[in-house]
Amino acid sequence: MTAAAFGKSDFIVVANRLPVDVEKAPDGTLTWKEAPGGLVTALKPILSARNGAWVGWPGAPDVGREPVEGADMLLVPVKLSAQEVEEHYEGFSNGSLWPLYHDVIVKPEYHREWWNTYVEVNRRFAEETAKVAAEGATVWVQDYQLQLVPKMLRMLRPDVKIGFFLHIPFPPVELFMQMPWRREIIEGILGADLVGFHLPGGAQNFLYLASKLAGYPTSKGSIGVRSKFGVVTVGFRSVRVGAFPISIESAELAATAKLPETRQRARALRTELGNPEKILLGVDRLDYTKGIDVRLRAIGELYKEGRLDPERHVFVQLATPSRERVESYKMMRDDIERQVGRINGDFGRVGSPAIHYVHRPVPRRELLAFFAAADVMLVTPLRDGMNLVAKEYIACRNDSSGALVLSEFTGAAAELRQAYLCNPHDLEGVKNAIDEAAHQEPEDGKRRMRTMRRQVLQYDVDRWARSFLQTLAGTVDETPA
Ligand SMILES: Nc1ncnc2c1ncn2[C@@H]1O[C@H](COP(=O)(O)OP(=O)(O)O)[C@@H](O)[C@H]1O
Ligand SMILES: O=P(O)(O)OC[C@H]1O[C@H](O[C@H]2O[C@H](CO)[C@@H](O)[C@H](O)[C@H]2O)[C@H](O)[C@@H](O)[C@@H]1O
Repeated sequence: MTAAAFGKSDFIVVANRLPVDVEKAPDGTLTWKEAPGGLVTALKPILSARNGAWVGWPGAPDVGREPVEGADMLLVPVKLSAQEVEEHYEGFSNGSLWPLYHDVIVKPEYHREWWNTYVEVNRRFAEETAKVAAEGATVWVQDYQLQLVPKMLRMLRPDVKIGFFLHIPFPPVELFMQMPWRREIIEGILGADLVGFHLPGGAQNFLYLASKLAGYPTSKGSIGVRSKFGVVTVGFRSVRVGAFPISIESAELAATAKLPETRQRARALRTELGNPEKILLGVDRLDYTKGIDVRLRAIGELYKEGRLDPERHVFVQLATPSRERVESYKMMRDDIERQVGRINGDFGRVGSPAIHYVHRPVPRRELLAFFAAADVMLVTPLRDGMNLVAKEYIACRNDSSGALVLSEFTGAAAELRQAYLCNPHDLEGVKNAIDEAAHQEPEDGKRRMRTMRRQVLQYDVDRWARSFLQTLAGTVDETPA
C-alpha cells in the first residue's frame, strides 16, 4: 500500500513548483508537461525512489486542489490565483528576493502588497503540507519562494522534522539589511531543524544574521573548517546550518551521452552547423544573472580582433524562456536579441550565422547531444547559486575532451577548479578564458576534464540529498537540554 493510498506521506518535498506543469484543456482533461529548472532536475529521482509526496504550484492558475496521483509520487497541487502568481511568484519572489540575493544585479523592488501575498501563499503551502504529512514525517522545504513555511509548518505540526534548503546565494549582511521584512524571513527559516546552502559563505552569512539581527546565540567559526555545521539556538531548539553543494544525476547523464543515438545526433548537429572546427555552447534560462550578455560581448570582440574566426568557431546559445512577465526579464531579452542580431550582421554570412540563438526549451536528449557536440562550454553568470549546466556538460564528456569556461561567481566554481575560471565583470578576462579554452592543447584539456569528471561523477545528486537528509535525521538527538 502506498503513502498515496492513505493520503498521508512520511517524506514530503515542498517546492514552489510541482515537477510538472499542468495544462487544462477546455474539455477538462489535464496534460502534464515537464517543467524546466535545476531544482526539478535535482529532486525528481529522489522522490520517485522514496514514494514520497511533492507539494507545489502546478504552474496553471485554475487547476483543482485535490491531490493528483503522479507517475510514482503523490503530487499535491497548491492552487494560486492569477493575482497570487503575480504578487508571490513574479512580484516578491522574482522582483524582490531574486535580485536582492543575486548581488542586486537589477534593483529589487519592495512592495507591501507583494509581501502580504508572499505571507499568504507561504501560509497556504504550510497548511497543505500539514494536511498530507503523516505523524513524525520528514518535510524538506525548498528555496526562496517559501522561506516562511518552516516556521508556519512548525506551529501547525510540531511533530514533523523540517529541513530547508536555499538553492540561490544567501547574500551578505550589507545587502540583506535592505529587506524591509528581514527579521520575519530569518525567523521563518529558523523554523527548520536543518538549514542548507550550496556554499559555506551562504551559511556564514545566515548565521551572522541570526545572531546580529534576530539575537539568537550561534556557534561560530566551524563552517567549512573543522566541521560542516554551525548551530543557532532558538529557545529550546537547535537549528543546524551548513553547506550541501547540489549536483546532478551524473552517471545517468554520462550513460545517455554515450548511447549511439546521442552520439549520432551530436555528429548530425555538427554537420547542421556547417562542420565548424569548434562549437561553443551556452545553455541557460534567459535570466539576467546568467551573464549571457557578457559572453556575447566577449565573442563579438574576439571575432573582431581575429582571435576567433566566425567561419571556424560558431556559438550556439540555447535560452529557455523564463519569468517573461517580469519587466527586467523582458528588457534583458530585447537586449540579448539585439546583440545577437548585431554580431550576426557584422560577422555572419547568408545561410551561415556566427551565432545560433534558440529561444525555446530543448528536449533533454537533444540537450545532451549538444553537450556531447560542444568543444567549449560557456558558463558566465554574474552570480549563480550552483549552476547545474556546468556539471551536466562535464558528465557528458565521456572521452574527457572539451573545455569549460566558468564564472568564479557560480557555486560550481568552488568544485570545478580545473575549468577556465573567469571574472564575468572583467571582459578582457572572459575573452582570454574563451580564447584559451578554444585553443587548448588536447592533452592539457583532457587532464583538466578528467579531474572535473571525477568530482562530478563522485558527488552526484543522490549524494547531495542523502547527506542533507541523513544530517536532518540526526537533528532531534542533538537538541540541547
Ligand atoms: N534551453 C534549455 N533547454 C532545456 N533545458 C535547459 C535549457 N536551459 C537550461 N536547461 C536546464 O535547466 C537546468 C538549469 O539549472 P541551473 O543551471 O542550475 O540553473 P537554474 O536552475 O537557475 O535555471 C539544467 O538542468 C539545464 O539542463
Ligand atoms: O521556477 P523558475 O522560476 O522557472 O526557475 C527555475 C529554478 O531556478 C532556480 O534554480 C536554482 O537552483 C539550482 C539547483 O540548486 C541551482 O543550480 C541554480 O544556481 C539556482 O539558480 C531556483 O532556485 C529554483 O527555485 C527554480 O525552480
